[in-house]
Amino acid sequence: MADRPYIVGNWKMNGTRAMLSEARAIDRSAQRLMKVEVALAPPFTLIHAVHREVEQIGVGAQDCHSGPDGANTGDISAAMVADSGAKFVILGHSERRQDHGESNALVQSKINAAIEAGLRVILCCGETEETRDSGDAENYVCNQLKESLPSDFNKAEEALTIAYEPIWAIGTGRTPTVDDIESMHKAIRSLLISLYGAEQAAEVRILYGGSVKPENAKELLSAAEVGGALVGGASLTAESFLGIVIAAAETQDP
Ligand SMILES: O=C[C@H](O)COP(=O)(O)O
Repeated sequence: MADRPYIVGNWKMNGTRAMLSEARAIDRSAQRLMKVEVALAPPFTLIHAVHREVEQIGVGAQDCHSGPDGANTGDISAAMVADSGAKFVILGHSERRQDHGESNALVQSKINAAIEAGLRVILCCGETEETRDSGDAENYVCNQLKESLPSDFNKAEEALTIAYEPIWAIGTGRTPTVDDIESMHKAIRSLLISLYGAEQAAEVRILYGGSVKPENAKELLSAAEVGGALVGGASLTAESFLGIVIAAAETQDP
């Protein structure tokens, strides 16, 4: 199904059971939009409830611990995430890297644990505004990926999605130009080809994330090498998230 656009809503630290109606509404409409693969990553506390509410869309988590179990107060293992009904986990999001000091090495160990637990992974990467302005963004992001990618790609091939999220575009209403997005996604694709070969690299979808909205989704999703979107703020209501899903479906029209 790697050919369908993949639209993933990351609810971040938003949502109580009152928001289950939004998940339901997204699921009911997504059933009519078979050209698009749709998923939601609610907070841990809602994963099981969303999983029970939906039939069509995927449900995932926003993080997991790198270890299997033990004395890690407040943490959730990959196996626990899978047990809650999640099928994927977002790892290496810039908000985890910045606010929780997550290094590339830690992100890699979490990815290894997630794959071992049978989860698909969305690995996030992206540069700060300072790095973008310095002209070193592609180099920076490729290095970040090289150090974060799973140790054994053969186990991860079908499980891996990458999300390019320039940090300065997250929640700001600003987006890179389509040319800049294409250039970054091509650089990421070239990196994957150089590491794993063309056939295996082709299995990995590269999503764009950062201020994706119904109004700009069609343009962003039409860019070369953009296989979908990781959506934050605009995924919090069914109305705006479905606007993005519909725009993604339109990019599939002949
Ligand atoms: O995971 C999602 C991203 O951080 C994008 O967030 P945003 O759509 O609110 O800019």
